[in-house]
Amino acid sequence: MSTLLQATTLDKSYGPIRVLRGVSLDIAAGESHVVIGPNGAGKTTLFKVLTGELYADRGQVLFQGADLTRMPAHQRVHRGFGRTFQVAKVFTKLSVQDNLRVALEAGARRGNPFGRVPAARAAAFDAAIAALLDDTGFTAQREAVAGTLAYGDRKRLELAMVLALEPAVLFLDEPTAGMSAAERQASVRLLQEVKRRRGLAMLMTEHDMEVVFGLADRISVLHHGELIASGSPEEIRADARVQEVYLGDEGAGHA
Ligand SMILES: Nc1ncnc2c1ncn2[C@@H]1O[C@H](COP(=O)(O)OP(=O)(O)OP(=O)(O)O)[C@@H](O)[C@H]1O
Repeated sequence: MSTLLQATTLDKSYGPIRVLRGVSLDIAAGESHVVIGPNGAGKTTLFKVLTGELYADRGQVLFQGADLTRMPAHQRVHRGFGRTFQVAKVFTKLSVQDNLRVALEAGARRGNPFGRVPAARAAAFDAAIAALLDDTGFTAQREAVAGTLAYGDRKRLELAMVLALEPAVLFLDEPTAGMSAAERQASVRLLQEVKRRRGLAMLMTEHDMEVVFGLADRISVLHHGELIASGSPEEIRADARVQEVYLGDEGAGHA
């Protein structure tokens, strides 16, 4: 598989605290890559450096061959980065389908809030909304007001809004945090289905091991800001160091 995103030797400190130490990681086209590690290992910081919310002190982020190391997050979105947040960002007073329309319009304006949506694109929105509703299981709830949705459904709507921007790579920061067990299972099924239908590459951080092993093609493990292992789920399960620092007894609380 071809490499979509490649990060090399990333360092990041907050004042005197070194949080990322020479982290190198890549995402292949169509791959789901999950970053795991104990609390405080640096996962969110790595995520932010990749999405452009923070810049690395050292190292490089290449995407489709272009150097984005110093490119701000909103410009990375125009390059094909899709991002969900731990607290779902949806318009609570609008219906599900109108949330999707807003996302499609924003994508069509390409970040210029005063820009006009080209007429040809606006005409295609109804079909795009129908496809997004179907892909994310919202067809029956298309008229529902977003603010009345259950927590897991809001997260699902947020995902649908990100998909409206047709990203090449999806960044998911703890996508199942705060969900019930049933919502988590539904979320795994949805992400598997989105991946199958849209062939999207994904990078996610996640604490729930059922979710991690249910979704990952590849897992990377951060410990004190260093990448200590990267490989298939089977390789990571069998890795003695990972067992010791995260998956073993000591890390059982994370599972
Ligand atoms: N803005 C900040 N200023 C100073 N220190 C920070 C800041 N953000 C994070 N840290 C520290 O950096 C370290 C790594 O934090 P980070 O949030 O990246 O870890 P994490 O692996 O995502 O943790 P968790 O699993 O708890 O979300 C922690 O020690 C944290 O306290």
